[in-house]
Amino acid sequence: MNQDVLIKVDGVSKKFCKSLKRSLWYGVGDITRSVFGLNSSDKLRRDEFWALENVSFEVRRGECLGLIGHNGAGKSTLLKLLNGLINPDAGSIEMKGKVGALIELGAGFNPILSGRENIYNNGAVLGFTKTDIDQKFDEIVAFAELEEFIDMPVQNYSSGMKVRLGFAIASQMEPDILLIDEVLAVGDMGFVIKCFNRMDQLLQNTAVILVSHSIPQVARMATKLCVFEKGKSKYVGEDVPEGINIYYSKFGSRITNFYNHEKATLEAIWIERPDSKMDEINGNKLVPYGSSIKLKFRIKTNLAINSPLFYLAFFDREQRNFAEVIQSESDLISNLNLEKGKFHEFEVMFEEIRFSQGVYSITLSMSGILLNSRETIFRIQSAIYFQVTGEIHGWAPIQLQPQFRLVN
Ligand SMILES: Nc1ncnc2c1ncn2[C@@H]1O[C@H](COP(=O)(O)OP(=O)(O)OP(=O)(O)O)[C@@H](O)[C@H]1O
Repeated sequence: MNQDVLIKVDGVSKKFCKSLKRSLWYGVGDITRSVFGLNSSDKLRRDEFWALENVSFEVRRGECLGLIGHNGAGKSTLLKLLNGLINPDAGSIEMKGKVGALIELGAGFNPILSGRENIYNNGAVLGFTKTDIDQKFDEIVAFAELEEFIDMPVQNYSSGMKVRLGFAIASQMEPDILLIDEVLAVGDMGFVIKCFNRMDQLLQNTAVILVSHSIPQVARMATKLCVFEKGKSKYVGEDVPEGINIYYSKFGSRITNFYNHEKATLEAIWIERPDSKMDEINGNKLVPYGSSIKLKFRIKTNLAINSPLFYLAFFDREQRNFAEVIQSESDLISNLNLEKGKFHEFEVMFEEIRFSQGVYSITLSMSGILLNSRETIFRIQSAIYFQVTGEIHGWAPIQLQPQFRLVN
């Protein structure tokens, strides 16, 4: 194995059985076969399925591999294989150096022992001597911010406290390999930020594998990505935005929600390009990067509405509201009065859409003066979807294009 490659996974498969009774029965058979030096069957028996199938990748020192995929895709199974908690049915795993792992919440802790005792236990499992752990002890407790509770049994810790202790042990022991499962999700934001900063520091000398459903967290850390689907890796590579696109392409749901649609009805909403016709894919209008668009919409007023104002919010696939248009009283379209029972068409011109490749939605709200006071007329969540195409597929939704010049 290359010097810097700390994790090498080659053609790894793992099967599980859906029936407990059969799995015990198969287990007995497999143990008997292994006594006679035979491998377990590489065929699926009744009720068995591949939780992982032929997975291969390498992670070097200084790299962080993000593992993403839907629920049940096989991510935790892979981490358990890497941590030696279970064995693969096929393929090989090579790991070099000390492994720090935070896999299941509370796993690796003895619940009736105190935080202090668990630090010594876990440190010993990682291969550290008592003197090594003595030296690191204060740092671990300080990182976890558990000074007050370090002598309390771990079974009385909250979920967040267990994660704090687990991450502090795994990371402060300066492992060569750090395996982190979704568990960080239960830490509060302050602690999660601290964990990411710590992982940034460790990354120089460590190979990190991070499993998460939080794509912003993965995008923040990962230098390469592995996308799982039903136990198979659909993408392994260093093009993180590309991997994220592949992951998102599995979730096609386009749902529009209407709120307060009685006072005025959105009859139609569409996008036009001022200069050419629009192509479409999967029902999304295609907007080439850098092009200008007109957002048009037609509403029917069911009441007389004066001085309408619109609010537009742009969302990316993560449901991040990354841009908005807030019309204020000073933007009023010449004291417009919309008569009851009529159709009214509006257009909003956007020059040069510089969004990264991907699918975006627009939420549209309208307010207006009814009698004497301004009221929300309607709000339509994800009123329209569109897809930006082009070369640029960064993780951030908006691409800035400043001028660079040499000044000295
Ligand atoms: N010990 C086990 N016995 C039987 N099936 C198992 C066992 N452990 C995991 N599985 C199954 O293996 C598949 C993969 O599970 P795994 O926990 O690896 O998924 P995951 O990608 O981590 O999912 P999630 O995002 O929900 O955490 C699932 O179908 C799960 O039910």
